[in-house]
Amino acid sequence: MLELGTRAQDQPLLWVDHVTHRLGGAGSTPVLRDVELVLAPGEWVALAGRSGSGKTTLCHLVAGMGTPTAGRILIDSVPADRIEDWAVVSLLPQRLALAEELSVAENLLLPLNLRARHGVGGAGGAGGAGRAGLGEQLIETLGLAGLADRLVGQTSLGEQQRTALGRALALGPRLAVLDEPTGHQDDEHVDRVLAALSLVHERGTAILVATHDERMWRAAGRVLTIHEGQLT
Ligand SMILES: Nc1ncnc2c1ncn2[C@@H]1O[C@H](COP(=O)(O)OP(=O)(O)OP(=O)(O)O)[C@@H](O)[C@H]1O
Repeated sequence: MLELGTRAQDQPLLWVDHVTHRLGGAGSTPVLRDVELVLAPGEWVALAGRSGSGKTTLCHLVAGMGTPTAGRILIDSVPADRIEDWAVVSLLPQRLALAEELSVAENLLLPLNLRARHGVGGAGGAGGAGRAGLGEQLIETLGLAGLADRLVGQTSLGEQQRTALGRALALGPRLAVLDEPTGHQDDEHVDRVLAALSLVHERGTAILVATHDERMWRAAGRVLTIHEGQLT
């Protein structure tokens, strides 16, 4: 069992505490097996591993989409599946889940606009600068300025993926969980994805990124490998 300190400065941002997870019901082979993972605030960690090794499953659980079969996942000491605030933890899913009836900019800025509508401040967040400014910077950095007003369904898959990435980063969250953010990008746009990640990382966002992309591995502070549901 991992021993964690009791002082506030020793508390992890993310603690995946001996998580085992089954997708096929009781008796099925676990997709994750006794996974132990700790991220400090502001850390940037890449998750590598073969197709089917469990990366997406771990990303989904960390982002609160589901409850582990055994073990627990805490973000700032709160169970991940109880957190709904994208300023705390956000997800770029592989299936992008964009709102087709909205433009590129409206999709990317959706977390900001929902927050404003519910009376939660749009300013502040990681790094202290205004979140509204961050959204505009992300549109620019991700190469979406020329498409901002176009319906997202009328853009390419790579552009849609960058839009969904911008949406995950728009609040400068405590933790951004990103599943294959360069999966549909060419070299030039991998640069843009890396620039966007650096932008929020410099403001204090921690990043957990599942990726097959060696450039993404090089940008991370740590690279972990998952093999048949176990971190190695
Ligand atoms: N709904 C499901 N029911 C049962 N098993 C599933 C289900 N979804 C995924 N799996 C299995 O769980 C395992 C882990 O899948 P997961 O999507 O987490 O892998 P991954 O490492 O993200 O793969 P990739 O790199 O291809 O996206 C795989 O063996 C997969 O077949």
